[in-house]
Amino acid sequence: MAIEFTKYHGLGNDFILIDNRSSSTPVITPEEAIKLCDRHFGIGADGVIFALPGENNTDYTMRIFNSDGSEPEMCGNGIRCFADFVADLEGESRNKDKYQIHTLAGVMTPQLMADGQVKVDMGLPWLLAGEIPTTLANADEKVINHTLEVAGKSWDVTCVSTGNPHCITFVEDVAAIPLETIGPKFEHHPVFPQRINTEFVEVVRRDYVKMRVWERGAGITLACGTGACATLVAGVLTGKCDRTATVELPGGPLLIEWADDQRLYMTGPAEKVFAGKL
Ligand SMILES: N[C@@H](CCC[C@H](N)C(=O)O)C(=O)O
Repeated sequence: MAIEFTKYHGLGNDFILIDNRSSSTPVITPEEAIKLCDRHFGIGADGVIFALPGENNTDYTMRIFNSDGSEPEMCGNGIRCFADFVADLEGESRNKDKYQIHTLAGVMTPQLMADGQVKVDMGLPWLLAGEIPTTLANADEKVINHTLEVAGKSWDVTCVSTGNPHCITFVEDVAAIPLETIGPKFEHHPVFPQRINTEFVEVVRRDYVKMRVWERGAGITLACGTGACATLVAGVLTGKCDRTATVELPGGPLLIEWADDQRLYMTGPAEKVFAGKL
């Protein structure tokens, strides 16, 4: 059977998008996703994203497999690409620019903006240790500036879930962090029962930070939307950032706002690269 796909990226965080609207089960298995994401023997991507029929009165359901075949709850850069992808699929019958998307982390609302960017209402962050999840604190406590021993060093970490789990560490010089070696040690640390995405962040100004990420299930990526949102929340909780800031990633900038109603808003690009048939 031939399967059509479209390759997208959001600031270099790249995905294979599949039109899965005729079934509620992904047409690709996690094992196949690993092969497709391979940068030497496959198409190459950080993940495979499926556009499925909407559940609970939403427009669509988004599911994603990481490049290691695991299934995360949410993907920030992915949902911007998803919005552009479904708008394209709808073609001339499209009658809206804002979609209600069901994800494993709840309903997210991306909006296609006139300037080509996509703004996403990412909902509320989860701050309690039991929700993230991590055993770094009691289940009903927040994890702000906790000490975590990794690779023989003490790191000052703040943990936040933006649908998926993140551990944020503020550092003097983000370029000096040996992501390749330290990232996997955070990801598989026993205090994170569902593994973790890890962000290293340098605060340049209260409204401008630089961030590099090691993603759960994907390793080093050029950008992470949920991670950028978690970074801003951690910056506010630790008193380092304003509630609106630009998070500069290796792939480019994202504008993040943690609004007074406590909802997170992320604005950034979604770029179609090419389409093909498997
Ligand atoms: N790159 C994504 C996050 C993808 C999921 C992540 N690897 C996880 O397992 O939680 C983003 O832009 O948010």
